[in-house]
Order: sequence, then C-alpha cells, then structure tokens
Amino acid sequence: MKTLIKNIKQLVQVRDQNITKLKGKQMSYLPTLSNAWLLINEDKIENFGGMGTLPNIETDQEIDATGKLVLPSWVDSHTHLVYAGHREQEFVDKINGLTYEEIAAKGGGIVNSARQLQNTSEEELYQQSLQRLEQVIKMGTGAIEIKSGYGLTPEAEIKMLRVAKKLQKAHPILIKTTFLGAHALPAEFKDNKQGYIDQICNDMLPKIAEENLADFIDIFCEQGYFDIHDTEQVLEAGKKYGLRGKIHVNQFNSIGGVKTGVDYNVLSVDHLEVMKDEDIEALKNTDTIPVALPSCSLFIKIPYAPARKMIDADLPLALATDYNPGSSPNGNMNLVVSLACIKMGMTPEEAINAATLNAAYAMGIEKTHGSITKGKIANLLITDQVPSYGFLPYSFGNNHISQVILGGKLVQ
Ligand SMILES: N=CN[C@@H](CCC(=O)O)C(=O)O
Ligand SMILES: [Zn+2]
Repeated sequence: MKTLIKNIKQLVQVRDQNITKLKGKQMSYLPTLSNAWLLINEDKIENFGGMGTLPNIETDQEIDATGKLVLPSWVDSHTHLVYAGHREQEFVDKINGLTYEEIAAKGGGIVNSARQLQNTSEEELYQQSLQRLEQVIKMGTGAIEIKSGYGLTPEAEIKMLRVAKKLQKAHPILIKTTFLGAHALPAEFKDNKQGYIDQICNDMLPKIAEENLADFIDIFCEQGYFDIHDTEQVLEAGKKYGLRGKIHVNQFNSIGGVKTGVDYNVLSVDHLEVMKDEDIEALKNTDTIPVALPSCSLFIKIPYAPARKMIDADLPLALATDYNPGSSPNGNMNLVVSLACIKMGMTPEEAINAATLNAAYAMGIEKTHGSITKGKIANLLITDQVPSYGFLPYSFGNNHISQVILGGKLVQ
C-alpha cells in the first residue's frame, strides 16, 4: 500500500537517520522542507522531497495537503494512562487550598487511585484506558510510554501492565511500558518500607520479567516517598532483569536523585521542577535525558522545570504530558508544547524538537520515531491550514490537527 501526501505547505522536522538527540543550541533549529511531497510505503516513510521533484509513481491513496503542515506525530514519553476512576474531589480540595502533600497525607493521592484500581476488573480497566488512548491518538500522539504504579500489590501492578500491553493490540500507536511499583508506600507497609522494596525487587519484578510486561523500571525518588537508597536498590534490581531506569525525581525537592539516576545510566530523569546547579551539572555529557512535564506544573501549581537554564547549559530536553488522575488529568501534547513556550521560555523550535525527536530518545525509539526520516515509521500528523509551525503553540488550547497517520494508515 502506497500513500502519497502532496502539496505540503511545510514538512517539519526533516532529519537524517544519524541525528538521535538534540541538546543546547541544536534544539533551536527545526529543519523544514517547503512545498513538499512525502511517500509512504506500507508502514514506513519511503521518500520525500520538494514538489518540483515529485516522481511519477503509482500510488493507492493520495492526500492533498495544500496549506497544511506535516509533522512527525508527538511522542509522549511519560504517562500513567492506565488508571481507574478519577480524583476530582481532590481537585476541589486543591482549589480550597490543600497542597499535593496535604491531600496525600489524608489518604488521597496515589494510594486513592491504587484503592480504586485494585477494585476494578482487568476488563473494566482496559476499557477506561482504551478511551484515553483513543483520545490521545486523535490529538496527534503516535508513541506513548505507560507506567504501572497505581496497583501497589503484585496482582494489581501486573494487572496494570497487562492492560498496557493489551492496548498495543488495539491501535497502531507504539506503546512502551514501565514498572513503577515504587510509586507510593501502600498502607500495609506503612512501618516497613524495606519490606515493600523487597516485595518489588524479589516478588513483583521476577513475575513481571517472566511475562515480559515491562520495558523500563521507575521509582518516585522524593521526600516522603522513596529515598536514594531505595532508588539504588530498585534500579539495581531492574538492571538484573535488563530494565533500564526512567525515574520520577526533583518534583518537590532536590535530594540527590538526579545524580543517582545518572550513576545508573537511566534513560531519563523526569519532572525536575526543583533543580539545583549540581543536578544540572550531573546531567552534562551523559546519555540521560531530562524530561519536563509542564501540564503537571500547571495543574498542581508548582514551579515549571527550568527549561531555559537546562538548554542554556547545553543539555537536551524532552517534553511529556504525565497523563494521570492526580497531577495531570490531560494527555494533550499540543498543550504541552504550548505551555513549554508560554511558561518555560522555550521557542516553538525547541518545544517541537522536545516533543518529537528528543521525546523519542526518552522512550528509546529514536531510530524509528520522532522525525521525518527515510525508513522511519510513518507516524504523522497533518494540521489544518495554518500560517506556520509557530502558530501551533501560539494558538494554545485550539485543535489544529486535521488528520493522523499511524504506521502508514490514516486513523483519523
Ligand atoms: N509524582 C508522582 N507521580 C505522578 C502523580 C501521581 C498522582 O498524583 O496520582 C506524577 O508523575 O505526577
Ligand atoms: Zn509521572
């Protein structure tokens, strides 16, 4: 099956295969091709060029993109899309002045979602999650990472990961899964944190590895949750099963978790709302990419990750939604790109690079996703008629996606 998209006003994020991650000043350049065509063969990008070079080829389908832009679809490298129920009561508590930590202290937060999830059947959990997956596909997301972490028992963690893996069969969006057993301390282990860490490392992890349910391992390294020693134990255990780390760190406090992550060569360190200079230093010249989650900052009213400072320090940066019921009940990458520009001082070029190619790196899929590159998977979004790519973050909260192509197929 061959599909030709022609008369593309601008083909955005056109790259060679050897570009895998962008850092510092490199992020301010977003390569484009004007008045272009792009040919899809089965699930891959076969070729592209300027309309003046359009070859005479037989195709099965043609799309006229006059006045429209074509981008690689968004890559969302940090979500908790599989969850049960909602937490809008906590939203009201927040409006009434309670902090995230205060809500957690009165039985809300992650353990509230865990309670709801434990009481939800696998099928029901799948249906609720599928709805959200379909919603994010429509908003242009073509690859997504999904974490466990609202189970907090071996059965419920495995249930979450099975659902995340099953979602992969429903749609051509690429899914990677992450085991986040160390998301919060369940009540039964209130006075026995080490007991829970042991359960994660010696009970949950072997079962998850045996069923091949996780691609990465994660931990919430934060005051009141899990400390550096816990983080080391979990990352070490993950390593034994070939699972690379992607960790929640520096959301509220800088306690040394970034350095620990780097020491364990984690793929990404995520959140980073509170960054000391030494955290930024620790990330320099490493294979670990920082990931900012601006929707979480917006929703729970905490500082935004210091994107400008990180990029100016020559670091790479990726952006993700953190889609979850507590701190970011929103999976819209278009909004994330807007917030990055409006609230974090990133330029449209930097934000789009951070939400595509760098985001693909943060998911370990940079060889196949995140840019318009010959041989990469044809995961594309086609905008409606817009003046420029800068219009996308500028026109925040509005939908400018008219068509979505995943694995070479028009899905929307
Ligand atoms: N910070 C830790 N975990 C999630 C929020 C979890 C929740 O509040 O349910 C996050 O990434 O923001
Ligand atoms: Zn998260």
